[in-house]
Amino acid sequence: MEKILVIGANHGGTAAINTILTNYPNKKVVVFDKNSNISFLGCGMALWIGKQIDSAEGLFYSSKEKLENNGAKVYMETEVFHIDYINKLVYGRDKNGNEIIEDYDKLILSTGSLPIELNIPGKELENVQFVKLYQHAEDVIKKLENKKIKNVVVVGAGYIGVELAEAFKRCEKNVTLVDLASSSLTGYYDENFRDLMNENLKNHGINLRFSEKLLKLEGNENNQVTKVITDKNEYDADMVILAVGFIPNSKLAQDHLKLFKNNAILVNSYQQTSDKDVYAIGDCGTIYDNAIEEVNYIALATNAVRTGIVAAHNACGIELEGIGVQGSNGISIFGLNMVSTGLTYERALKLGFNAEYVEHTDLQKPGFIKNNNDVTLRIVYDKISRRILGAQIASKEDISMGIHVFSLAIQEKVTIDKFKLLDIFFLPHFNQPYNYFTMAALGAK
Ligand SMILES: Cc1cc2nc3c(=O)[nH]c(=O)nc-3n(C[C@H](O)[C@H](O)[C@H](O)COP(=O)(O)OP(=O)(O)OC[C@H]3O[C@@H](n4cnc5c(N)ncnc54)[C@H](O)[C@@H]3O)c2cc1C
Ligand SMILES: NC(=O)c1ccc[n+]([C@@H]2O[C@H](COP(=O)([O-])OP(=O)(O)OC[C@H]3O[C@@H](n4cnc5c(N)ncnc54)[C@H](O)[C@@H]3O)[C@@H](O)[C@H]2O)c1
Repeated sequence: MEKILVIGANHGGTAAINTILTNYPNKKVVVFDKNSNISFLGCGMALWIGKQIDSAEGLFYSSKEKLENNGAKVYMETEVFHIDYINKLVYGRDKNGNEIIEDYDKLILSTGSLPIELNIPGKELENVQFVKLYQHAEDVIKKLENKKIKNVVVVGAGYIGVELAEAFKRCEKNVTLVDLASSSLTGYYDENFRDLMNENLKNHGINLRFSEKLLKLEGNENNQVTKVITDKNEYDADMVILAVGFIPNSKLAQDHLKLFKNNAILVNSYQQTSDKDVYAIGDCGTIYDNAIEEVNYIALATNAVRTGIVAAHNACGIELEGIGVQGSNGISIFGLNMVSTGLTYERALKLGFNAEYVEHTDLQKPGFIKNNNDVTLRIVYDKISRRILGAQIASKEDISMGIHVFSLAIQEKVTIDKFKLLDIFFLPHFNQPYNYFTMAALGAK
């Protein structure tokens, strides 16, 4: 029986394992994970910390037991420390120090990512937290019970930082959000959209400190953090969250597999690495980005799931080519919903596209409908090829599904001119006859 070994059983790994177990009963599946849990939805972490949900119970959708009931052999709390790619052997060590060796016919690496560690004095102080794992969130929640924790400084105003800033505010903490960049969410939105989010955060009492470089953290005699020092200011801090991005966890691939510029494992559209019997999925690998028409690194659970499915079929001998991604993403903070896909205008210009954008703001539904809010849509396109490169939408309405049409448009290289006359239904309960999709696109010269 052919044996497929999976290292890492979070979102990518779980998708690959389930795909194999469901579709290929003739394959043996062996799994290693160094953690004690599987499939933790990090996206629920802020909801849990901010008490918008009561417990973490619903934040898992799989477990060792579920995978084993479906036929996998699962080693939990067992870290793989070496792979002999030549002899196809994987070496793990369990929590009791026992060495476990398993061979494989095909190997799927799903070792994910690690939070970036800033090399600054004070980073080892107590109450300086990373937020990636279930255990991290549990630790933060336990510490927040201590009423002495009043001032929380969040470093990094990307997706994790902004979501956690909201969560700490909901716990009635004084929250300062610091970023090296001049705004929150610089990786995802253009300036006027970022301004909407910054205004929203400010209006909810979050102290925004942008264009500041973190220099060091100071502590008291008990080694607990007390201050955050930047190149411009200093802030009282009883807890500091470091959320300045992820790096791929590709240590096991070094010295054997080809890596991308940020050390992600390079894969082709079948998730195959430079070793034909080894696949890499999710945050530890690269992904093809249809917006730039090049390989890229985009750490998202959605990509982990999709690449897991693709790798599983290919590892089992049924060819399935991935179709690439647009990096579609979304955030919802104090009722402000923002979604984006593909390139922002700023990034498109930086990459050398002949970029232009059209923008339209209008009520979601006709004026006679109550409970109705403005929606702002920006579509970014290339003036020469006319290809749609990206889109951003912001509103207090739930506009989340709207971004998917732009994701498909980028994937299928739809031009802005073709998009102008896209068939969009109208019903006053949902939208307007002069839809903002159409109105924005018609503005393209
Ligand atoms: C707070 C937070 C919120 C997020 N919100 C969203 C969101 O809303 N939407 C979204 O799309 N994405 C979100 N993400 C990103 C998303 O969680 C990641 O992209 C996703 O977890 C990647 O899945 P993965 O399986 O590739 O890697 P990981 O989740 O990093 O899992 C890797 C697994 O490999 C195991 N492992 C690593 N090394 C070894 C080893 N040597 N031996 C054995 N096991 C090993 C680890 O224990 C882990 O279980 C969020 C992330 C965080 C932290
Ligand atoms: N809603 C979602 O889809 C969601 C939610 C959370 C996380 N995620 C994903 O998880 C990954 C990690 O999220 P993240 O928030 O850590 O990364 P991110 O890339 O979203 O944000 C990192 C932020 O840190 C800032 N930064 C970098 N170095 C800094 C420094 N030295 N000092 C101060 N600020 C600095 C950057 O300017 C950026 O704003 C991302 O890929 C993200 O898309 C997605």
